[in-house]
Amino acid sequence: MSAELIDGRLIADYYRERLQESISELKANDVTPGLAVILVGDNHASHTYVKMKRKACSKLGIHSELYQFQESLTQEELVGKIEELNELDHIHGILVQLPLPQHINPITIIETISPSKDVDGFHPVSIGKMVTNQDTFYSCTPLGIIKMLEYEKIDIKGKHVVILGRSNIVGKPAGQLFLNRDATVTYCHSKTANLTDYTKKADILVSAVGKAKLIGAGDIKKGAVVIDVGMNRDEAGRLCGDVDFESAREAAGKITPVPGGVGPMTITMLLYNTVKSARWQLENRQKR
Ligand SMILES: Nc1nc(=O)c2c([nH]1)NC[C@@H]1CN(c3ccc(C(=O)N[C@@H](CCC(=O)O)C(=O)O)cc3)C=[N+]21
Repeated sequence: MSAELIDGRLIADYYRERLQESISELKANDVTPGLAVILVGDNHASHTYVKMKRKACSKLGIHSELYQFQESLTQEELVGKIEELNELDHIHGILVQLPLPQHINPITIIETISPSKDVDGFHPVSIGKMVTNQDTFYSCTPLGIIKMLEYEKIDIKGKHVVILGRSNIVGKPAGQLFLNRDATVTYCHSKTANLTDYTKKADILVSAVGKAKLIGAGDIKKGAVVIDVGMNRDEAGRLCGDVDFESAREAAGKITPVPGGVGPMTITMLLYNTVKSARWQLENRQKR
């Protein structure tokens, strides 16, 4: 048996076309969705990601502004910049690319972003609303995964979802979004004993650990859906996920590749959240 591929680029394109319609509507009301991207220091991967995000914006007609700072930027200066952006009506989303330099506390920075512009879904207000199942900005990677499964018409209700990894930006919110859709969720992490006992029970297995070839055919229940969030480099320097794709596809029913799986969906959900923010701003203005 060989698993069916879940094509993240194709699905991302599908959702981007839907977004295009919302953007046209907004523009007819004189609103152009605007995203401010803040990049501090010169982490190579961060530059690549920021470039991809801005290119995706420009393709859809979303306005984007890049604020690039040296590593030496102080936390106070960054807070000041975010406070300025919070006040600007043409900026609907503020994204501070992570990781930040050591001397800047990411929690302080995230809490400075207005919850109404928190398109990453990292602010405690957004997290709290997500946990209580209210409408808010949901973190982009978890939301992208859910939208991928919806596109593929994969049921979530009552399914056993096993999440590998408990980061604040992927593992934890991903589990929560699945729980909100009536899945039974198990979180595994670096201290989990006998990991395979858990992964083998998953109907949907989500790996967000950052370890190449962590998961192979022997770790997967026959026919399971395998979602690979890993962004690693193999011995040859090629981008690869947490899943040993060639092995895993012998057991899985459906599987996402890296690249071309979750990554493009993450970026699409950033666009989605920016458009959602612009729509909210317009609705609030029309109410007044
Ligand atoms: N505030 C903040 N928000 C983020 O959303 C955020 C962040 N910081 N810091 C870093 C991570 C990482 N991330 C990715 C997004 C898309 C791809 C992606 O599209 N990857 C392509 C391949 C890219 C390549 O070739 O290098 C793919 O999987 O097909 C990857 C990684 C967003 N992040």
